[in-house]
Amino acid sequence: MQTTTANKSVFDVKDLNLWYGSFHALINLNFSMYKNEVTAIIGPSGCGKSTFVKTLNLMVNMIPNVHMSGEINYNDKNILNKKIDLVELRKQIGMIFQKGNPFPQSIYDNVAYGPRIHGIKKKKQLDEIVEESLKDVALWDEVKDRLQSAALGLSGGQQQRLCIARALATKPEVVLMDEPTSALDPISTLKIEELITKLKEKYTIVIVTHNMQQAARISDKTAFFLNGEVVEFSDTNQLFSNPSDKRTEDYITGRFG
Ligand SMILES: Nc1ncnc2c1ncn2[C@@H]1O[C@H](COP(=O)(O)OP(=O)(O)OP(=O)(O)O)[C@@H](O)[C@H]1O
Repeated sequence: MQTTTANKSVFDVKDLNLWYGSFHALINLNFSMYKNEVTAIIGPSGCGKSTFVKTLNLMVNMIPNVHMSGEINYNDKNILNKKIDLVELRKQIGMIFQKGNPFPQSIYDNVAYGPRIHGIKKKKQLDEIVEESLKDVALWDEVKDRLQSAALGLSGGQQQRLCIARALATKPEVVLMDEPTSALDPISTLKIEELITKLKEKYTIVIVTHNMQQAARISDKTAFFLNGEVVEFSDTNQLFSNPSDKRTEDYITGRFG
């Protein structure tokens, strides 16, 4: 596993195992994710990609019969080992899903939702957060004159950018994205990819994608998952141009998956 980076690690995963009941879904994972980088998680269907990203903010804890061993060190603290404040953890680690899932409320209220939960009540402060978050996702100019309109009236691509703005509004350090563009058309996909490249200046991003061209375009590091294991983790250029494992080569050249 070859990587080069000057950045500090945000997550260090050590000997991570996860079982759904008796099914061993993640097997001895060991790799790190670095500050202000995009880490792509690739691999065929059912190999554990979604499960893995849901461990990073302990969303897997909501699933019955899950148990884990090993360590997930987030900023040097093992979140599997401590009495973790889940509300605070999820404030720091936002998550975006495959389909934009705005609440059936106004555009403004969607973005203000998280800050309000965390106790911000003053209108002026909320206004500023809403504007900044919408600017961060390049949606402000498109919606600034209709902030009180229903979020569900936006296009699919706009809804996904709104959901990213909603995640950014609580000022997270990390944004997890689980196939954020798989339900979008090529133009909306391109916009989200450009956005991700811009967002990494401020945030650390971990993205699950089925799209290998997308991983190659936007990520700094890539982890190739297969049957619950990480077969290869390295700099994205290295992994796609000169993979060290035959299984990685077979996958990226389309021989399976
Ligand atoms: N709640 C659950 N209970 C039991 N098994 C599960 C559960 N969620 C996922 N699994 C199993 O764990 C394995 C990994 O699933 P996961 O969804 O993480 O894969 P994935 O790589 O994200 O797949 P895809 O690309 O199809 O979304 C699969 O065999 C799946 O059936």
